[in-house]
Amino acid sequence: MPHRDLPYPRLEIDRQRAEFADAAVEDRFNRHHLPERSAQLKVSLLFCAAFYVAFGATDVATLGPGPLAWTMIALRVAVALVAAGGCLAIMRRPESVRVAVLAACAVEVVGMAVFMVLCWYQPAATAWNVMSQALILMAIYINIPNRFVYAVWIASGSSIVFCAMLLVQGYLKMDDQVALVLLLILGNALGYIGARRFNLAQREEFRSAIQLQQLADRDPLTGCFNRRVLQKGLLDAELARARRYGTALSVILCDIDHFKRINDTHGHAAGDHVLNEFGGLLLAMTRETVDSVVRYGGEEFLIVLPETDLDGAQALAERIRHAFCSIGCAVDLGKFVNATASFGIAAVPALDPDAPDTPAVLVETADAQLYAAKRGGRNCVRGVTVTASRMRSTA
Ligand SMILES: Nc1nc2c(ncn2[C@@H]2O[C@H](COP(=O)(O)OP(=O)(O)OP(=O)(O)O)[C@@H](O)[C@H]2O)c(=O)[nH]1
Repeated sequence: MPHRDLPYPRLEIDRQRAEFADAAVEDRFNRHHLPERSAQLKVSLLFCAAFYVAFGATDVATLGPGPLAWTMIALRVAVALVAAGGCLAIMRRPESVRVAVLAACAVEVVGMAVFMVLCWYQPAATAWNVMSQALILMAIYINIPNRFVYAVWIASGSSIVFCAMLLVQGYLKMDDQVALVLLLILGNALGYIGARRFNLAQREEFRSAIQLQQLADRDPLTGCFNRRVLQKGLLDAELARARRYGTALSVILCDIDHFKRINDTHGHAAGDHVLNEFGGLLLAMTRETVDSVVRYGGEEFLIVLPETDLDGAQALAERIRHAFCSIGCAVDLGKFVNATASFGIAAVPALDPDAPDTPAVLVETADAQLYAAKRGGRNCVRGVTVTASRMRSTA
């Protein structure tokens, strides 16, 4: 029976892009790190902007006070304004990963474009500008948080433009040109290696944390959630959502019939196989990202069904009941056990002003219905709608 279980393949890391292969997981990773990254980005942008403007003093020193020097300083101020705008956008939309990435890219691209203009008009300062370009590469790769692929494109692209510009200007001797190219290749290679290692390490750490959390939340025998997720507030959150948006919510408590007899007759290992089959069936027959299946006790499972009313829950419980009693659970090579299960449902109808405010009422009601199903001969479904003011038995 296929288990809807730990989605390890989705946690694959694309080592070339230094990102999670699955866009949804990458998005989750980015959201997790967004507050810390945005704070770092704002400081980096303001720091870079301040230095960018401060270096305007060298324009005046190289070009002398005149219209060209003031134009250069105006361009530097424009870069600082883009950085300030980026910070403002991040402060206005702190929840947006896109805005943070856009702000980083905008400052890097505009900063590099202006840098090329500054270098073009100050060939006398070429040696200093080569050093500046190497330092700017480090800022792009390491200090300004951005998507790794964007950092690579902007850093390597600007290096190529910078080399081409100096070659076109023709102020450098051949050996200086070779040294320049080698220096920028080295700067890019070191930045690339450092940034890639950092991005991969961060994602590997995130992946380990998710896997540990999944292991802590799952029952190893069946792959279903364990009771920890209920203690962490799964049902409280679903009930609060149902009350807030006026949607229906149902829970099904189900229990394998005469399970002790299966254990006693075929052995504990066979009992484990039957449990495993039943858990797998519940996971396979419920909606992957919407419903939750919890191993509630030994052979008892709780299914939480958001946006599902009593009719929907009953139809699902009937389908599961029928499927389970129809399949033989393989307990050994060529040996099958036929088992059945009983189901108790508690449902909160949509738009119910009297919806209960504690999940305990839901579980207790489903338990009472399960008890009724057991007393009614087992292998059957019982259910009621639950409101604070009324309980309507439908079975
Ligand atoms: N193999 C196995 N058995 C378990 C596990 N957890 C609980 N059990 C057994 O499940 C049995 C449950 O028995 P009961 O509570 O009497 O219920 P039942 O025999 O299913 O009877 P009804 O529920 O009334 O139909 C006990 O014998 C437990 O030891 C488990 O993880 N593996």
